[in-house]
Amino acid sequence: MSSPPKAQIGPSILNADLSSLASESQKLLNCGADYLHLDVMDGHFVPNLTFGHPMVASLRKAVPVALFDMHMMVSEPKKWIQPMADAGANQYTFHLEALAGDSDVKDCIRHVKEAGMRVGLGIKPNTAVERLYPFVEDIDCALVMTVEPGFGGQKFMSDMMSKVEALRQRYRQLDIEVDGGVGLNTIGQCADAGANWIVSGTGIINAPNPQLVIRQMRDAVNEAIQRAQLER
Ligand SMILES: O=C(CO)[C@H](O)[C@H](O)COP(=O)(O)O
Repeated sequence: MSSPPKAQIGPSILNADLSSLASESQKLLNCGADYLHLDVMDGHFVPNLTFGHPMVASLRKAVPVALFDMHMMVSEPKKWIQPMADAGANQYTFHLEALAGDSDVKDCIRHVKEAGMRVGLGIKPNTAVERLYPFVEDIDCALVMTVEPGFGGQKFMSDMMSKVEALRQRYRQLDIEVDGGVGLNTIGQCADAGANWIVSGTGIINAPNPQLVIRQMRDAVNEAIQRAQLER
């Protein structure tokens, strides 16, 4: 029998104190984070600018074992695959909208795999979920954005949950990631829809007790996975 997806909580460090990124990251891992979600923005694909592979390489030296999920909000995703792999990235999540056609997307997926990373493929809120379907068999994780990418602290878009539900109905074992506005007030919707990779930035970073938030989010997802198993 196939195993169900596992709950994974990945804090986004976008709104953390970036002057102390290594210690902030370690703190989140000590609080129970399953992975770190690192937002790379090029000021072109999205109207904001963050960091690139040199910073990831430095962070990797300070944080040797955590899973780094690179959320590549960049116009040229293929360009940064090898540099990010060399820097120590584990999952390379790029956006379908950044590439012109299906063959470019497939090519990018192939290169990420050849570089030894897990493949994540994301869609922005205005992109139909059906556009992911031709690639799902070849990827490890589908990212459904629940805000317009670019900034932390935005309002969760509940209407994106129908995309998560559609993906979960078709692909029982796929890792489905949600990102944007996810906190304790919205985790129930994400969990019920079938998301199991949960990105949360301000919901965790600004919480008085990040450890508790991470635990409650994981519990919500695991409970929803168990309910879904019983209903099958
Ligand atoms: O990709 C992102 C923005 O484009 C961030 O990961 C996301 O917004 C996380 O922050 P928050 O949980 O505060 O919305």
